[in-house]
Formats: sequence, structure tokens, C-alpha cells
Amino acid sequence: MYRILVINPGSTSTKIAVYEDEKCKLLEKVEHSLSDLEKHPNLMDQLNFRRENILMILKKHGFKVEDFDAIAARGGILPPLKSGTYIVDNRMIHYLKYDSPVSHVSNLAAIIGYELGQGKIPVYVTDPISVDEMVDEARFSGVPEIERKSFSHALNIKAVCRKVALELNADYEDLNFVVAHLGGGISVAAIRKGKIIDVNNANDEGPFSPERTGELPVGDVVRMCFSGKYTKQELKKKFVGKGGLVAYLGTNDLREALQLAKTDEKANVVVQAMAYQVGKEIGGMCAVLCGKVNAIVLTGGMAHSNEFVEMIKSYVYRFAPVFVVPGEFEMEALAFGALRVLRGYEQAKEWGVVDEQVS
Ligand SMILES: Nc1ncnc2c1ncn2[C@@H]1O[C@H](COP(=O)(O)OP(=O)(O)O)[C@@H](O)[C@H]1O
Ligand SMILES: CCCC(=O)OP(=O)(O)O
Repeated sequence: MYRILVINPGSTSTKIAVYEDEKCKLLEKVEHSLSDLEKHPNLMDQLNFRRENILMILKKHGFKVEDFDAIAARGGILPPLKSGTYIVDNRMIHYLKYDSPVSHVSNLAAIIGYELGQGKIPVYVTDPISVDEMVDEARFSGVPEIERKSFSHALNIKAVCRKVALELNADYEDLNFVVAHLGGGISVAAIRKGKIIDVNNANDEGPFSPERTGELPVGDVVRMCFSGKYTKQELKKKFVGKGGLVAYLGTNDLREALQLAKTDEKANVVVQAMAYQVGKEIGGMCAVLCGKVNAIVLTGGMAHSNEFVEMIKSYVYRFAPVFVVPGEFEMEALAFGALRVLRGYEQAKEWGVVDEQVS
């Protein structure tokens, strides 16, 4: 039996799990309020806060770090790479600490795991956020100096596609999906025969989310940048962390927004607008697949809300059957990735080895 610690810091929560082989023995999600997060404005400031949450949960359930055979951490924002399971080494840690192009909390997962493992326990990441399987046409932004980037909830997107393929009694690699991961960040992806051939960059593009603006009118962004009213850091925070529901309604919690919407017309329109933008993005990804879509899948934390799901379905139900897979299967997918390596079924990839990189 292999015991695996799974750690998954997300933008609004920190998820911790303990797996013994395929069995989940513990799954806890610590949700972080806006005020909690605002005490740690910079990503690295969250390192101790997130690690203490993980150690607190382990202690509460009588686990010590040395009890584990491996640590499975959510993969952060590395250079574009292929799907798979990677061993965490000091080169990856250095990159995540100092060179990652995007300051996203998932970058902390491998750092925390590596610190906890102290070189005695192997740490793995599976299907990091920067998994890149985009077709060439998807990489064009409209200006040569800017290439679109594949930053998404690739781990959960692939995991829920496999689950829906099982429900459809078909092979994952034979189907086409459009998946909307509705979390603190939102990814809407076109999956053709198992590959994420296009997806909005969940930090910079796509629908607005609980805490992000998503894509913005570029001319207005330029005017804002040169208005003299904001520093670069303030603007980055305004777009990621203080955008979306936080900007309009002062909360990153869809449940609070829905509660407000019951009595406040503005809040109602804001939530409807988020669903509208998700629906529009899904429609676009259906076009990427030339309309050949076996299933549309709604997943992530916000998919727990039937009300929000119905708003989105009203826009897209005619395109393909809609499956709702609330929450995420990231913890299971991370644990299983590590387990495949521990059992010798799969060789852990080494990050930075050329043939694992995407040009
Ligand atoms: N049961 C629920 N009902 C409605 N919304 C939920 C529920 N659980 C989480 N959410 C919302 O999902 C968003 C967070 O997504 P989630 O995937 O849980 O976390 P993260 O993005 O931090 O990984 C938040 O806006 C939260 O309010
Ligand atoms: C950048 C994609 C990953 C993401 O947005 O994760 P969260 O929704 O957990 O913040």
C-alpha cells in the first residue's frame, strides 16, 4: 500500500487529501475569505499561510509528513509542457519561485511539497496548469509579439472528460468535449480526441470569474495603464484577484453573490452576465470543434450551484448534451498520477528535458 499526501492550493481554497492506493482516506477543503487573502497580497507571502493550513489538517487527523510515500502537488505555471506526471526537483522549484510568468497560487503547491518532503519523500506534479496541446491556429493573438498561452485547469479538465467518457461507455481519445471549469478561475476548453486543442488563458482571457476580469477591451486597458492612476502591481491585482465578482459585488463566493441577487437587481445582472460570458465562450469552443461535440461538461466549484448551471445551460443546451460534474477531480488525478509512478507503471518525466517541452 502506498500513502500519498495531495496538496492543491486554489485561488479561493486550499484542498488537502490523503490517499492509500486508490482509496481517499481524507479530503478537506479550507476555504479562504477575501479578508484572509488580502492579508497576503503577494503570492510568496501566502507560502506560510497555505503550508500552516496543510499541517493543521494533517495534525487534526493524526498524520505526520514522514507517514507518506509520496507527495502529489498541483502543477503550477511552468513553460509549456506535455501532459503527464513530473518529478519535482530544485530546478522546478527555482523556476516556480523566481521565473514563472504568472503569479498563481498553484505555483506554491510544489514548493510546499518539496519543503515538506525535505528530499526524503518524492514530490510529483501531474498535468500542470501549463500543459499545452493547442493547435497552431489557436496560438495567434493578433499581434506577432504576443502568442496566446495555454494556462488552464488541464488536470481537472482531462479528469472529468475521462469520467464522462466512462458514462458514455466510450474511449476518452475517441470523443470531443467542451469543458467549462468554473472555479476561482474559469477555463473553457475544446478537447479533440483527448487533446486540449484550444482553451482560454484562465488568468488573462475568457469569461470574468469570481476574482478575475477575463478578457477586457484592449483600448480601455491601454487607457487605464497610462492614466497615471494605477501602478503596474495595482492593475495586475485589479485584473486578477480583485476582478469579476469581487470588483462588482465585493465577494469571491458565488453563494454570497446568488444570495445578494435575490434582493439586489444589480447583483442579479452581474451573476447572469458571468453565466452569459461562460455560455458565449462555450459556443466559441463548439465552433473550434466544427460543431462535432459529444458532450459539454460543467465542472469546478461553481458547478455545485444548480441555479448558476441552469443559467449557463440555457445558452448551450442545443449544441450538445450537457453533463454537470461539480467540484473537481484534481485530488484524485494528482494521487493517481503519483501512484502510477510509485507502482512502476509510468516513468516520471523530468521537467526541462527537451522532448517533454512544447516548442
Ligand atoms: N457548493 C457551492 N455552491 C456554489 N458555489 C460554490 C460551491 N462551492 C464552491 N463554490 C464557488 O466556487 C468558487 C471556487 O471554486 P473552487 O473550484 O471550489 O475553488 P478554487 O478555484 O479555489 O480551486 C467560489 O466562487 C465558490 O463560491
Ligand atoms: C490559471 C489556471 C488555474 C486556476 O485559475 O486555478 P484556480 O481556479 O484554482 O485559481
